[in-house]
Amino acid sequence: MDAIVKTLTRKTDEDRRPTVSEAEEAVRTLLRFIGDDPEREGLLDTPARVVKAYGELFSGYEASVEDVLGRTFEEVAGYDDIVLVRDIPFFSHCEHHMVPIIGKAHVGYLPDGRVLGLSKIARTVEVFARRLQTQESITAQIAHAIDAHLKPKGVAVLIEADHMCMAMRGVQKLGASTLTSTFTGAFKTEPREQARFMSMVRGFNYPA
Ligand SMILES: Nc1nc2c(ncn2[C@@H]2O[C@H](COP(=O)(O)OP(=O)(O)OP(=O)(O)O)[C@@H](O)[C@H]2O)c(=O)[nH]1
Ligand SMILES: [Zn+2]
Repeated sequence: MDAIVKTLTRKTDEDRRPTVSEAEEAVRTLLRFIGDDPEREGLLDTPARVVKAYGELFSGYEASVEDVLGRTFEEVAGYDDIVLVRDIPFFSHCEHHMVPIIGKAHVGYLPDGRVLGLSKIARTVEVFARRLQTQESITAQIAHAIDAHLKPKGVAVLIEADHMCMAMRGVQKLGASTLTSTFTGAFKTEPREQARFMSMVRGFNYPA
C-alpha cells in the first residue's frame, strides 16, 4: 500500500527542482539563443554568476512572511494612530517578461493595540517583491499579509512603479509609472482615513 501511495505521489521529472548545473546549462542555452558564444572567455563564468544572482533576485520564494510578521508588540504608550512607512524602494520582476519592475511602496496601518517593528514592513515588501510578480499582486499580498498577521483596524498600501517591459521593449514608454493601491478595514470603509493616508504619503515633507 505504502509503495502505491509513494508511486502516486512521487514527483514527476518535470516537477523536480532543477539542479544548479542544470540551471547553468539553461543560461548557456539562452546565451547561444541570443547569438553569443558561452565558451568565449568573458562568458565562461556568466552562467554561474547568473544562477547566483537569481538566488538573490528571487529570494522571496524561500522567504516566509510568517517569520517576518510573527513578532508584534504592544508597548507604545497607547499610540493608536496611523503608522506609515513610505518610500520603501524595491526591485521586482514582472511575471510576463522576467524583466525588472522598479518601484516604491508606501505601507500604512491603523493599529488595534499591537504594532509591528518598522523594519518588518520593509521586509514584507521584500518577501513579495523578490518573486515573479504583477504590481497588482505585490500590492494586494503586502496588504493582506499585514492584515492577517497583525489584525489592525486597517491597512493601506500604495505602490508606484516603473516596468522595464514597458520602457526597454514593447511599447517603449520610459517614465510611464503605474500606481496601485489596496485598502482594508477602516481605510476601505472610511474615506477620511484613506484621504489621511494619501495626504501623509504625499503631503508631509518635513523640512530637513
Ligand atoms: N496588469 C499588469 N500588467 C503587466 C504588469 N507587468 C507587465 N504587464 C503587462 O502584461 C502584458 C502582457 O501582454 P501580452 O500581449 O501577453 O505580451 P506582449 O506581446 O509582450 O505585450 P507588449 O508588452 O504590449 O508588447 C503587457 O501589456 C504588459 O504591459 C503588471 O504588473 N500588471
Ligand atoms: Zn512585463
